[in-house]
Amino acid sequence: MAGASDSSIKAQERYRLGARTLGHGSYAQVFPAVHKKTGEEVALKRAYNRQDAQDRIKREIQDQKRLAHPNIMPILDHDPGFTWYTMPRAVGNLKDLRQGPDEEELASILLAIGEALDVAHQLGLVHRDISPQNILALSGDSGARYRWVVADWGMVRRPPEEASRILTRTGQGMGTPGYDAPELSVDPRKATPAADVYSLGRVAAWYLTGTSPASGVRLLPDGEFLHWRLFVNACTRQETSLRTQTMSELRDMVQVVLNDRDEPVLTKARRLVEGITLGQEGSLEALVRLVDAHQDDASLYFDYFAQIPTGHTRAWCHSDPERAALLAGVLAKHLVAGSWDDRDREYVSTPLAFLLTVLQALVGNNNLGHAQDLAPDFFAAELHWQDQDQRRRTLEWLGDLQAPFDRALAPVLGARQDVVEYYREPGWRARSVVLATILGAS
Ligand SMILES: Nc1ncnc2c1ncn2[C@@H]1O[C@H](COP(=O)(O)OP(=O)(O)OP(=O)(O)O)[C@@H](O)[C@H]1O
Repeated sequence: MAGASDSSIKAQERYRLGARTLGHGSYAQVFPAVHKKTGEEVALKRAYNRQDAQDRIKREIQDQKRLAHPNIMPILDHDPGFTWYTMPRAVGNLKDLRQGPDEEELASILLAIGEALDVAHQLGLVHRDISPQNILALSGDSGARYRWVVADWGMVRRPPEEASRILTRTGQGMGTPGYDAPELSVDPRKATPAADVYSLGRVAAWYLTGTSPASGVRLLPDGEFLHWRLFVNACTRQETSLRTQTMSELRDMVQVVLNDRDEPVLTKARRLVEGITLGQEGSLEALVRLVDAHQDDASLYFDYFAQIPTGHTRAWCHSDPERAALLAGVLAKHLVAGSWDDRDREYVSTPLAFLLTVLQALVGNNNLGHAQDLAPDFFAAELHWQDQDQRRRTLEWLGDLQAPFDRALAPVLGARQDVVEYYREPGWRARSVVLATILGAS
C-alpha cells in the first residue's frame, strides 16, 4: 500500500487484515483483522503515514490505555511505535444502530457513557468529540443487547502539565459539527468536562428527536419526550457557566428524569416550591432547571417561580447571578405580554416583589452588568401593572442607592420617557444625584 510505514508491516506480521476496511476517519483506517496465532477477531486501527495522523493515534493509544472502564473502548494490542492498535470489533455505532427513540435505551447509554467520561475527567482528560458515531456497540454480555463504549480518543484534551504541541490551536474548530461545545471554537485547549456534557446532551437531543443538531441552534425534545427537555436544556446551554458541569450531575439528572417522568410540570413545580420552603436540599436548583427549560410557560413563572421565598432568592442570586438575571427577565416579559387569566389582580405584587428582590440582590452583590440586563424588563413590568405599593417600594430603594450602583440603573431609567414619567415624583429625595436628577425634577 502506498505510504505504508514500517510499523504497518509489523501489524501484518501479527494480524491478517481484511481486504475491505470497516471505515476510515480523518487520520486512520480501521480494518477487520484476525490474530495469526490465536485466531482472535479484532478491529485494527492504523494511522495514515502523515505526522499529524501519527501524533494523533499515539495520543489515542496512550490515553485510551490509561482508561480502564467497561464503557471505554479497550486497547488490546499495539505496536511499540504507536502507529496502530487493535480493539474489539464493534457491532456498529449509535448513529446507525438507533432504531427509534427508546428512552430506556437512552437512559442506559447516558448513565454508562457518563460514568466512563467521569473516569476520564477525574484524570484531567476531556474527550472533546462525543457524537453518535463515536459511541460504539460491542456485543452485549449479561443479558444486555449491547455494551456501549466511548471510542476515538484522538481529540482528547490533557491536563495543562501534560499538554503537547499537537492538535489544538486557538480558533481551530474541533469535534463534530452540531455536537461540539461552542467554547471549543474559541479555545479548545481550555475545554472542561462541561464540553463533554454539552456533546452528550446533544446526543440525547438527537436520539429523542431524530434530528441532527445544527451548530448554535437549540434542539430540545417535546411532546412525548417533554420530560427530557429539562435535562437536555441543562446540558446544552451555550454559555459554559450556565451548563451542567460534571458527568456526576448529568447522571443524577438522568435518574431524576426516570423517577419523575410521569409528573406534570406544574405539579413538579408545586412540589419543589414546598421543598424549598421545607429546606429540602436540591429543590431550588431543580426548580431553577425546570423554569429554565420551560421559558414559554407563564403559569410556571407566575405561580411557582415567583413564590421562591426571599431569603432563598437572595442566596440564589448570589451564587448564580447570570441565570437569575436571565430567568427574572423572562418572568418580567411574561408580566407584560403573558395572559393573567383569572388570577386576582392583587397577586401581581408577588411576582413584582420577587423581581425587585432579584434586582436588589444583583445590585447589592455588585453584579451590575446582570442588574442592567434585567432592569429594562423590570421597569417595563412595573409600568405595565401600575401597582402603587410596588412603585413606592421601588422608589424607596432607588432613593437609597448610591454610586456606583446608581450608574447601572440610571441609563436604563433615562432611556424610556414613559418609565421616567411613571416614577417621577417632585421633591423626591435620593442619595444619588444622577437618579435625583432623572426622577426628582418637577
Ligand atoms: N472497533 C471497531 N469496530 C468496528 N468498526 C469500527 C471500530 N472502530 C471504528 N470503526 C469504524 O471505523 C470508522 C473510522 O473510525 P475512526 O475512529 O477512525 O474515525 P471517525 O470517528 O469516523 O472519524 P475521525 O477520525 O475523523 O474522528 C468509523 O466508521 C467506525 O464506525
